[in-house]
Amino acid sequence: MSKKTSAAPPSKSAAAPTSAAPATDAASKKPAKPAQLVTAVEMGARQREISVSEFFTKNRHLLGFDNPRKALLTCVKEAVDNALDASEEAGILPDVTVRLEVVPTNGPPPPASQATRFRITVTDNGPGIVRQHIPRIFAKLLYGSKFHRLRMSRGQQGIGISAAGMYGQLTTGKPVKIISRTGPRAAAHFFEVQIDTKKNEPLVHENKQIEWDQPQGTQVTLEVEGKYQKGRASVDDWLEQTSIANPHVKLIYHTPEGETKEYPRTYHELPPAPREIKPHPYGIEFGMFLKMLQDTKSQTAAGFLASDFCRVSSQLAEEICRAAKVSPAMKPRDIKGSAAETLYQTIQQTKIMAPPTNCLSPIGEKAILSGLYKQIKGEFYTAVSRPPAVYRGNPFVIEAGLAYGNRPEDQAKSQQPAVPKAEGEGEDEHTELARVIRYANRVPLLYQQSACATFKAVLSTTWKNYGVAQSRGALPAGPMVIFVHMASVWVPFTSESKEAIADYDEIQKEITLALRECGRRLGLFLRRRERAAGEYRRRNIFELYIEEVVEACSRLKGGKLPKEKLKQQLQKIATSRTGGMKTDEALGRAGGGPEGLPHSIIVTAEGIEGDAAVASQVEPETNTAVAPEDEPVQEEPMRKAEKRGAKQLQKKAAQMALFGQPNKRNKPHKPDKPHRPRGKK
Ligand SMILES: Nc1ncnc2c1ncn2[C@@H]1O[C@H](COP(=O)(O)OP(=O)(O)OP(=O)(O)O)[C@@H](O)[C@H]1O
Repeated sequence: MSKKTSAAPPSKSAAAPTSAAPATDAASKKPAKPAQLVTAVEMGARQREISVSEFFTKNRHLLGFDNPRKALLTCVKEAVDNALDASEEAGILPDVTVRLEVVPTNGPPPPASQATRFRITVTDNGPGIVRQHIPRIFAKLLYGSKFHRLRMSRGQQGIGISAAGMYGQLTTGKPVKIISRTGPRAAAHFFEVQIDTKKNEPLVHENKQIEWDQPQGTQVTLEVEGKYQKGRASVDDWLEQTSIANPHVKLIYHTPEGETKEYPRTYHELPPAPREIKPHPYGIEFGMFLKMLQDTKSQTAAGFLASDFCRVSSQLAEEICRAAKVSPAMKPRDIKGSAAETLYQTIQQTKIMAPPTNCLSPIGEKAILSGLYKQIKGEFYTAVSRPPAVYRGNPFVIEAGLAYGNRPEDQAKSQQPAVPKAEGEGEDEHTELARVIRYANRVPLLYQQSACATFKAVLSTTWKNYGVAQSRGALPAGPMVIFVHMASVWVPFTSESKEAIADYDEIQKEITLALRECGRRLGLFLRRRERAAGEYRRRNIFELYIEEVVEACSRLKGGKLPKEKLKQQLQKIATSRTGGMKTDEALGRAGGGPEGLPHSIIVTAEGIEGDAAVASQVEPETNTAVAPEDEPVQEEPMRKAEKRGAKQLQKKAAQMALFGQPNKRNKPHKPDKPHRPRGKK
């Protein structure tokens, strides 16, 4: 039996008495009142059921509503995630509009940065929602279509949008407004719903047919208390990161400051639709196994194993039953106690194939490159998609990307004469640390960075090996963005608010391997560029003196020397002595791709240089023009360098198509500007 205690923390003067003397009030020296004791009966009378809505009303921080800034982001995130999930599932390339508006509380609307109340409207072109389900989807916690299946999707639990609606109701008293239309021939329905938190059931305030200019889709409007502040972990940041990992999405964002930001679609294919799988026997805990034995529709133990799990054939199921000394024909419901335990243990000890991976839809290297290039300024980009792996029976794929450096236009700016700075000003420029952007099932994770397996893997990678400075236990230093994505049927989040990925060994290992590969490519790029820059400087010095040398030689020969020819020969020597074409290539002056750096792009002042593998996946039409390597080429013999130049241009054209940029270099060659042959050392 517990004693009722005061809510105030005990002060030093009220410390527990050390002697056996009765407790006294420290100030008045009077004996303290004995605490009220409660009997089991009284306690029993207080027992009652807690509805899930009541629980989360009190514990809204568990769902990401701990402060007004984060709450605003969580509401936007839940609505956008649903819009993307629904559109993709219906095979529709998503067009999503997010509108944030300041709602005046009394008087004229305050500036967005000082406002405390916002209206969030998210509109999609998805399949819409059947009328009967609308109230429960938006006003009943734990109601959704994704929880009971094993398939990769952004949402999992069936709690997100109703929790956002509940937060709005709690902070502003306003209902959630929904417009939904399932097709051009169907009517659009408008609903206003609130949640009855005691019962966790919807209360419908409005339900009518309306005219809606959109042929299909859903629009959700929430009014919530929030705080709009730009910068890291803001709504703006989240939407920007969403567009990096989802280049197939067209996103329009109307900020509360009246600005419109457009994130166009740069990738015109939907990600391959993930398949639903059955649970893998290794990923099932014993309690769950017992429940499955009771719930199965199979009539026999062997049938149950073969039909309720993936990767268990009928033959294997019979073998498992025999090894566990359970009759294959036994009714699953009759398998209880020690028999069930032995069966479970036998399954865990049996060698079973890893789960299938068609339930996953990784972003893919070309789409990561496209997303990074679209949103992040850099000179070098690379992406790695690891082969599928398994943790606790759940298949997953890790993908990593890296953008490094400043865009050439920014480099030009940085070469301008520096404005004198005050003491201490701009000192941190050299200590700029890499930025890590993390994703789970294509959703950016903005909070709890240091608790996340992705972040830990970035810290534990030795970036010094790749030519990037790094202090002990810190992020690598430099103008660098590191992208990590985990795609899985079940992402092991560290908390219900889905902000950090748990640190399983298998996951950690895969992230590390992906990061190392990105680092290795970056190291190659940096070393090659540094070497080439040195050579290029040397070449410039030689070239400075060529005119002088030619004039001097001509004078010595009494003006009889063919000056132009000598100039060309000296030029040739200067080029060959300073790395030849390799120098031009490394500095992006040759129109070629980043050789030896698969799935990478190098950006130069003249445009982007891409890798063949990336280009070939993006624009098959362009590639059909390139003869397969083993096919005999029916063309006039070309010089090696010219052939190479032509191939590089084709690669580049394809790469340009990916990013929708005009290819300045993709012009016919002028006859007076032949390709320089590769120089000899
Ligand atoms: N814009 C939409 N278009 C179509 N269906 C939607 C839309 N928004 C929500 N839904 C449906 O409503 C269900 C509940 O959504 P909710 O956000 O509450 O949970 P969830 O997305 O399943 O999981 P999580 O709680 O992890 O976000 C979804 O499973 C989906 O079927």
